[in-house]
Amino acid sequence: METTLARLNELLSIVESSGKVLQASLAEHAKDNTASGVADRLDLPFHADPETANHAATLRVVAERLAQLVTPPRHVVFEAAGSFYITLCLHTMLKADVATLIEDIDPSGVPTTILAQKAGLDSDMLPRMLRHLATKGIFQETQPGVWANTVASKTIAHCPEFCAHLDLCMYEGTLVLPHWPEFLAARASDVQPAPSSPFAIYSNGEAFYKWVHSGVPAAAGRGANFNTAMRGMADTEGVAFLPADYSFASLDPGTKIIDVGGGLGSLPELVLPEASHLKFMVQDLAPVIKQAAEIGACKKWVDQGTVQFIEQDCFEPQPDEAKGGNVFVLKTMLHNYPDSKATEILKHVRAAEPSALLVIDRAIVPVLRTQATSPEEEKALYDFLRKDGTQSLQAPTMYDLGMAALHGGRVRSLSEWTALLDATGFKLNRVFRMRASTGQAVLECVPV
Ligand SMILES: C[S@@+](CC[C@H](N)C(=O)[O-])C[C@H]1O[C@@H](n2cnc3c(N)ncnc32)[C@H](O)[C@@H]1O
Repeated sequence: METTLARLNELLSIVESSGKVLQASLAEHAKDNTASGVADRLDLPFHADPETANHAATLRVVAERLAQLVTPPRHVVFEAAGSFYITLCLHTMLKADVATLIEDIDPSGVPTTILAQKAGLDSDMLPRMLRHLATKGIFQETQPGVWANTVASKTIAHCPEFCAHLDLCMYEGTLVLPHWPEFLAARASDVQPAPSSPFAIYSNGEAFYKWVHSGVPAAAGRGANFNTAMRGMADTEGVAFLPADYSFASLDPGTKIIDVGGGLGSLPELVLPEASHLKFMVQDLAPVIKQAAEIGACKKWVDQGTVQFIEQDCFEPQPDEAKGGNVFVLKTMLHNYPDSKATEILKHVRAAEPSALLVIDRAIVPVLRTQATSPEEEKALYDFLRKDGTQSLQAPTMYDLGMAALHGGRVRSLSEWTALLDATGFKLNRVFRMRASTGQAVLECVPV
């Protein structure tokens, strides 16, 4: 009882202190700078400045722990056991574009019968599924049988890029779900060679990026969805704050950035408005470069010669025009690979003699104890949290499993990053945490 009381007191005291910071920031209203423009556009009232963003992140973790403290422990576990129903309900609403229908028909609320008819969904199951999602703050029942969006569900209305990102998470994630038991059993035994991922079992060894562009019936449209998803990912992950969290503007005029596996050019799109003195070479696989040309990605800058898209396999040596004194970027690339493959990519980058390397990726902070066994220890846990702040690990750990599922990749901790960089001729200089992200940071590295 004493320990529970100590935990409750610590949690409530942080709710009060961090809550005051958030109240003050709302009352003050954000100043007019790049970050506050992004915060407004993304509907993130607590992320215009990094300190408030840190308090918001801490408060989220504390609120989750408070909810766990007051919930019967068996219910915590039982609700986790059924969490796949959330995926099922969300994917159903996404495919029927229910959030967009609500916005278009009547944002103040749409009766079940009309919504079911427009969505082509059963009028008995639709409200039952929406009600379950409402427990997560996604959709709301404004009066019995009348449905409106919430701030969260509005993000999937009229937003094909974010929807593509969610679809990637749910479609490909559940596609390989049946293969996890075989994958885990093979990894736990001495079967050689062990399958690299559940996806490799599903695809008979075809790598995910080859499969999405392969044209086999099951992959129809998945390559285009993936590339659109990568653009949506920028908003999902608050990546638009990147130029505010890392000063690209302070790089020397004329610096060329080589964006390895850069997709459809989301990085230059973010950075060039804030740092027009930079040049970009975006490298990716042939189908992606083709799609970039088809959709006119970064067209204004391509026409000016500021951005160049080139076909380049990251497992091949860099071309001459990328060599010597350029800044290489690997943005959410290396998480797709186990250490052996990531090492190959980094060695090719190192051989191109870059002036610097920016790894923009997730870095898991070590998992720390969340519950102690005496009031004194509880206080120590929360003193530490007050001093260092904290971030939710929900998204980074989910990503880690997603990377394992599709690629045999991983989300690395800072010490794992340091070891990988050391082994490939780089030194990790500084870490810039990215606010409102899913645990991402810019790891600034120099060649040694
Ligand atoms: C997770 S996405 C990241 C895209 C982009 N960097 C971003 O952050 O939006 C990984 C990218 O690597 C590309 N890719 C996969 N295999 C590759 C290879 N062998 N060589 C170059 N790019 C590759 C994919 O096509 C995809 O665009």
